[in-house]
Amino acid sequence: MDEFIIELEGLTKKYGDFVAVDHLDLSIHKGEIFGLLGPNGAGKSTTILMMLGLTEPTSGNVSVCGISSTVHPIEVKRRVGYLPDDVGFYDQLSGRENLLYTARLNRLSWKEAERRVDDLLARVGLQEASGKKAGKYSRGMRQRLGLADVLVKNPEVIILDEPTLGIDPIGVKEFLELIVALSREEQITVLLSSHHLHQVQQVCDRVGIFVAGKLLAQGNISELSRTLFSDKEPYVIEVGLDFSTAEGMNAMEAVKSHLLGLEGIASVRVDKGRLSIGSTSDMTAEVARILVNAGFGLKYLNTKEYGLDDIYTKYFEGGEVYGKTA
Ligand SMILES: Nc1ncnc2c1ncn2[C@@H]1O[C@H](COP(=O)(O)OP(=O)(O)OP(=O)(O)O)[C@@H](O)[C@H]1O
Repeated sequence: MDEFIIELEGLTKKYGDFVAVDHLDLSIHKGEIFGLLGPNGAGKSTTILMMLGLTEPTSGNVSVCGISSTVHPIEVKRRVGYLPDDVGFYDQLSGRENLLYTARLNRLSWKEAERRVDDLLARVGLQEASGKKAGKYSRGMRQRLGLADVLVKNPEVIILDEPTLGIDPIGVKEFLELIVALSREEQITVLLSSHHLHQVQQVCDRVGIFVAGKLLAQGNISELSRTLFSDKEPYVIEVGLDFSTAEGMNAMEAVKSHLLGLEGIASVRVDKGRLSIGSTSDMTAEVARILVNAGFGLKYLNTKEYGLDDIYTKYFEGGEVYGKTA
């Protein structure tokens, strides 16, 4: 995955004095699934519009498949499929007829169009529903039809804007599996803009976090969590114990002092039946041994790993917005 397929350099978009996208530098590899994350108004859609050549940057460069989106927007659109959060179809036409219409618009011959459309209907699992009117499709089916519609022109890049909004959990799972398969089997580069952190975490190779037009961080989840949490306590061990008796409380105080005396243990918090231990290295086995030797029965013991929601919270909800750019 060394080849870059999307490259943004100093990309900036202003609306009057308002800076919607502020000097964005970003490179996305071929075949990568990249997540665009950020609160409403962070500049994700404006960035997508500039990639697609649908709005001109105020300054900076954007190229997709080695082609400038600003200078050759039509060439870029030929190679990029864009799936908005709600695709418009002709509701009176069947799913298959809708796709055939798109295929013909993309100048495929009837024979080619029929072959491609039938392949795609099978690929997205809509073979059986292909004759049904699109207006009768469920939300999940419409999104799968939308994905097939985007794939008709055989794009190198697909951009998906909140593609799983309003789909039930099984539909979401199927949709995400489909995206991963497209990326892995056909080397299609996928850009996924979403607020669903767990979904993004499940499928994206890397993510970029947008805040107020700036890209504040980018990387894979473990890189981001290492960077963001290394100054604190990268490992948090949570243990469920029963120490409600006075004897148990005393034993807990002794264990707490013991733990705090160990190198690598940064904090020990005791809260009702829960012990939370922050450490700079993985001390799970050592902590378990000490507690068992002190006579405690363990109800559970988890070593917490920071996920995308922790990263997101750190950037936005906790109000700790870093001043530096990625
Ligand atoms: N045509 C426009 N004229 C003026 N301001 C605009 C225009 N389009 C977008 N903006 C502003 O630019 C900022 C970025 O908007 P953008 O739609 O790119 O954000 P977003 O991250 O995609 O948000 P969302 O998650 O809500 O889609 C917002 O403050 C928005 O109000």
